Amino acid sequence: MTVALHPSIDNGLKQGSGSFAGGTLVCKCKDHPVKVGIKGDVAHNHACGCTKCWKPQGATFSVVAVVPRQNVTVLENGDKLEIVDPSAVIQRHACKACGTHMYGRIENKGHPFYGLDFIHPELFQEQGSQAPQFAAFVSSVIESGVKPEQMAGIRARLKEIGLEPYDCLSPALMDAIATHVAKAKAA
Ligand SMILES: N[C@@H](CCC(=O)N[C@@H](CSCO)C(=O)NCC(=O)O)C(=O)O
Ligand SMILES: [Zn+2]
Ligand SMILES: [Zn+2]
Repeated sequence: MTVALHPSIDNGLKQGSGSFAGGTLVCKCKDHPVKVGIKGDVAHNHACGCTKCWKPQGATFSVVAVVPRQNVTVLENGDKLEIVDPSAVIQRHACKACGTHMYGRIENKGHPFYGLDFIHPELFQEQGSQAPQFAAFVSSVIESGVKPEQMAGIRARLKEIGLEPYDCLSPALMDAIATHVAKAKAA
């Protein structure tokens, strides 16, 4: 049996259109769903194995991407949003009724990713946003209950669908973080 990673990638990656103009993220509530508007396409879309990113029921990984914070607007039922953990670096604004994370915001102006919000592209009503590019924090799934002996199968399945597994972020993002830190030290 193949390992279940996340429903939006278990049957293979769906490539983005390359010209996604943005859309609306909708939570799982049947009544009065929270709607969040996103301008433009997402970037650095990835499967994330960390314990903090929101996953749909039964999924081992989340699928999460970034957008500029000025491209994110709460459109409807924002009164249902609450911050899951105000002490976290990424403050995830979730629907109080269904638990879906609608956007994660970094408020620390010194953070390398300040200015970017984290969103889950599977919540778009529209098709065509960027496909996942890699898998991050893969070893962290053990913290959510995956057995260490399952990891070889999980990494093999990620590679099979085209997602290179990393135990932190991708080299490009780790380089961006290190560059930010080096510049901050030099300043
Ligand atoms: N082993 C930990 C790792 C959690 C972690 O550091 N997650 C990253 C990536 S989340 C999106 O890629 C992070 O930046 N977290 C900051 C935050 O969540 O506030 C675990 O699994 O919990
Ligand atoms: Zn909801
Ligand atoms: Zn994560």
